Amino acid sequence: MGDQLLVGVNGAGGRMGQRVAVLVYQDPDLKLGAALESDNSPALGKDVGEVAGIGPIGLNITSELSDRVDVIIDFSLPAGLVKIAGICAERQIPLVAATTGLTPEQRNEVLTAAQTTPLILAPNMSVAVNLMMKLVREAAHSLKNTPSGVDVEIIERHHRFKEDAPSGTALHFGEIIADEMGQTEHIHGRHGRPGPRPVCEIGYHALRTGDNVGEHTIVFGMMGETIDLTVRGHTRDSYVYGALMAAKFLTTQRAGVYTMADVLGLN
Ligand SMILES: NC(=O)C1=CN([C@@H]2O[C@H](COP(=O)(O)OP(=O)(O)OC[C@H]3O[C@@H](n4cnc5c(N)ncnc54)[C@H](OP(=O)(O)O)[C@@H]3O)[C@@H](O)[C@H]2O)C=CC1
Ligand SMILES: O=C(O)C1=N[C@H](C(=O)O)C[C@H](O)C1
Repeated sequence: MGDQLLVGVNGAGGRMGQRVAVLVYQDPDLKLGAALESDNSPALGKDVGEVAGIGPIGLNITSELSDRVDVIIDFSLPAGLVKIAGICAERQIPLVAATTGLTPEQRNEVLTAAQTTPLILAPNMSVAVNLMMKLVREAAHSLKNTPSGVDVEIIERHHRFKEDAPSGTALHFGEIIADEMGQTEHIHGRHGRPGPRPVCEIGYHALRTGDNVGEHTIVFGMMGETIDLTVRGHTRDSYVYGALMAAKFLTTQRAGVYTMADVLGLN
């Protein structure tokens, strides 16, 4: 199977990293070439297949990338993504960067890698979510001149373990909407007496409950009627399938920044 792409996964011991390991292992076009974790991870030295629940596959989790890989998929923490982006830039390894919750500085550091290698930095890899981004842009564009005004609120639900809020996806939906409609204020929850709602704001509401793998609802509220657009993940594999498509796509590209819309042909 010499023409299999060798995939490295960063954050291999995490919820997403484990599913990446399993679905790469099951994909005949792909082979796991490296499974990376932080310096102090309890998973270091363990077989990544064991950690991911499919039994040993002969590849141990390490903290340094010593083996050759054709592409890296990162679902880790911001510091982990910044580190691997530097390595990918230096070794010209294409990078699928899925970690959210980056500061603007961390985001810029990651984007620098695109000067020397192909890069996708996307808050959501799912096919359905990326199609919804296109639908939301169209809705925002069509509604922007509604005479009575349109109130946009973004509600997201995720599992109790999620560290960043609101989700990277919710923030990206807000950017798309503001780009079309021109809202200037981004409000995170409301309490006290904020007074009547101005149309220039987008409200974000982050719910954290149980094991929810991710739901986003965009509310376009008008006088007399409302549109709710919702997308729900059922399993984490929805993100992994998109990440694998992105990985295959990037290995055919030159250095630069690409989007999931490029991967999925949604432009
Ligand atoms: N773009 C997308 O489609 C999606 C993005 N995400 C994002 O992916 C990220 C990971 O999510 P999830 O898997 O649920 O989180 P987890 O916390 O389960 O996994 C993160 C993993 O990364 C490890 N890690 C921490 N630091 C480093 C480092 N320096 N180098 C390598 N690995 C490191 C963690 O190890 P330890 O526990 O030892 O710290 C952990 O195993 C989040 O930012 C999440 O928002 C999630 C789903 C979809
Ligand atoms: O942490 C998660 O789980 C998810 N994070 C991403 C985000 O912050 O948008 C994508 C997805 O919603 C799952």
